[in-house]
Amino acid sequence: MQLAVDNLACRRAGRRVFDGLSFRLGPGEALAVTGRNGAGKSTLLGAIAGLVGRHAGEVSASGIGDRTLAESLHLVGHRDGLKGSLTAEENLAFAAALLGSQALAPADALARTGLPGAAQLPVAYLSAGQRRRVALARLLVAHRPLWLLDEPLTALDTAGQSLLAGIMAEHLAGGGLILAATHAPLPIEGAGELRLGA
Ligand SMILES: Nc1ncnc2c1ncn2[C@@H]1O[C@H](COP(=O)(O)OP(=O)(O)OP(=O)(O)O)[C@@H](O)[C@H]1O
Repeated sequence: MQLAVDNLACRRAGRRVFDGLSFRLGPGEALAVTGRNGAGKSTLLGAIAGLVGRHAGEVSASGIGDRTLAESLHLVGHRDGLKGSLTAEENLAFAAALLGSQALAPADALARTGLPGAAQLPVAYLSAGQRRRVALARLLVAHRPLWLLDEPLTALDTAGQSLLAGIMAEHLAGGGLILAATHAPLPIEGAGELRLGA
């Protein structure tokens, strides 16, 4: 898959967030989106995912066959988007059913993100870092080439950060793409940087 963003402009509540933004992302490439609080990092991810309106410009993808761009990406926002009354495993089964194209089984995805023991607990009882690991496990239950990650390292301990680094490296090695909004250095060798509001 190839992602192309051309002259993108976004407004929120009528106020300019950014404009004239252009970049390309191809198979095996990662880009860290950086910038001060409010620079528009989450807005950019939302605009690519089709959740935030675009004021001007184009976002397009090639190499995705019959799928739409929305069907070719995962967005893990900084709110985890999990249902607190369901267990981790149920949340992942729900996500897999919704997203289609199952990759890892929920239990295996949780084992991969280091959470096998907590799989049967309602997500509301999990710690912030454990919930983050469940949200990241969603990446593994359905294969999607483009990962949009908003502050993926937040709440993860050192071991969790290493696990995530390994998962992202595998995704890139398989030809995936990663666009990650982050205040912390991204643990991906060779990742580029897109600085907003510079
Ligand atoms: N739902 C919304 N309605 C109106 N304005 C919004 C909304 N969400 C964000 N904004 C505004 O858009 C601008 C960009 O916000 P955004 O969350 O994209 O920044 P960010 O770079 O991700 O910030 P942070 O580093 O704090 O996460 C901010 O000025 C913010 O107030």
